[in-house]
Amino acid sequence: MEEFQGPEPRGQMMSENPRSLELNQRKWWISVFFCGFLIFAGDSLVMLLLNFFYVQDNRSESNQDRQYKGTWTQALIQNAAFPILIPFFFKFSSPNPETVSNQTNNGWFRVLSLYVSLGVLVSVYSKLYALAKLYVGWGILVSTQLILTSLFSAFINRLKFNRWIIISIIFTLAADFFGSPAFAGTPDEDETDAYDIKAWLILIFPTLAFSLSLCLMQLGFEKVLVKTKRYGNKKVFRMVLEMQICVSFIATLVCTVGLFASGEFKELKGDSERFKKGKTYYILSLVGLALSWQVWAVGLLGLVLLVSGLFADVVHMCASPVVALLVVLAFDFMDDDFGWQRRGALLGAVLALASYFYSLHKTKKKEIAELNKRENNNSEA
Ligand SMILES: Nc1nc2[nH]cnc2c(=O)[nH]1
Repeated sequence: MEEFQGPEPRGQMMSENPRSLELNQRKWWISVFFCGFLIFAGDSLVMLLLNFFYVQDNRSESNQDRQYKGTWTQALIQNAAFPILIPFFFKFSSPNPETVSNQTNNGWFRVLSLYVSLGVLVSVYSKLYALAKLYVGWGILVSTQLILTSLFSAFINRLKFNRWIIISIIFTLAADFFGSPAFAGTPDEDETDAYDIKAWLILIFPTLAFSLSLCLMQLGFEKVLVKTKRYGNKKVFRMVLEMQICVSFIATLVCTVGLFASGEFKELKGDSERFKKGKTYYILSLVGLALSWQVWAVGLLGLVLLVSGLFADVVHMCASPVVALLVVLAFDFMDDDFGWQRRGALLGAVLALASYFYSLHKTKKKEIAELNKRENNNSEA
């Protein structure tokens, strides 16, 4: 299978001719659209299956005590299906062995530290995300996530903001605020006590950890995986699969320890028996969820590699109004419709994506123009 390449490092771009740069850019655009599609598909499947799961589990009718349970299981499910990616990892072409430098011990240590720290961070946000979604205030806080990702991108990744990216962020915030999908796991408003400090921490930490992990993943691709030259000095799709497999492996270990240490594993039998449609559907819905999370994660990491952590977050958040529409069509929740607010949110998401894509289009056009200018200068000299 063919490798795809991210934007060329500057030095490399200069050695290219305009025709091959155009061809590379075409491949790059196709990859960006493909990863965006994976995020939209993953987000939709996850939300539909989560709603199915919580409806079957009778959460909305349960007492406050059971309301917040089962979150280690959900965190584990978010990460555990990574082995399905292993065959794809081996199918993607390895770069030309001549271009792969010998790994120094130091290189291996840096890669290992990167994966372990990201794995721990991912397990933290998976666990807290599962918990935070069961609180009423999560929908409001999810917009904070994009602001944090923008800040981290500016400081950690030195991302340069232009007016199109800023417009895109504003539209995305609006789209997410007004277009978030209904979720069967959220308790009724009157059941929730006033928030104490613990509740706020549970709501704020997953947004922090998620935003930070996106920016660190981008840094990891650029400063560790490319710089250690394990795949030459190119960005290739294999890196996405390698990072996803290794990070999920660590996150799975942490979540499994959490599941057993917290004693939550003892509840699994009761959960499966309480499931309205029976044990088989309980298992199938968890398997479906686990696979959908991997689809989502590969799309997300793909966009981090190809563009940036910020762009990946924008696409992920722009999926919300579409997911809300699918939930309205698939479920019969009271008071859940696709009213004017959500239609506006859908329009906001389209404008947000259009604005970011326009910014990317301008960058790519500039690259070609620069190369043409250089070629003209060379031929005149
Ligand atoms: N914190 C956090 N965790 C996630 N896991 C999947 N999506 C999200 C998200 O938007 N935020």
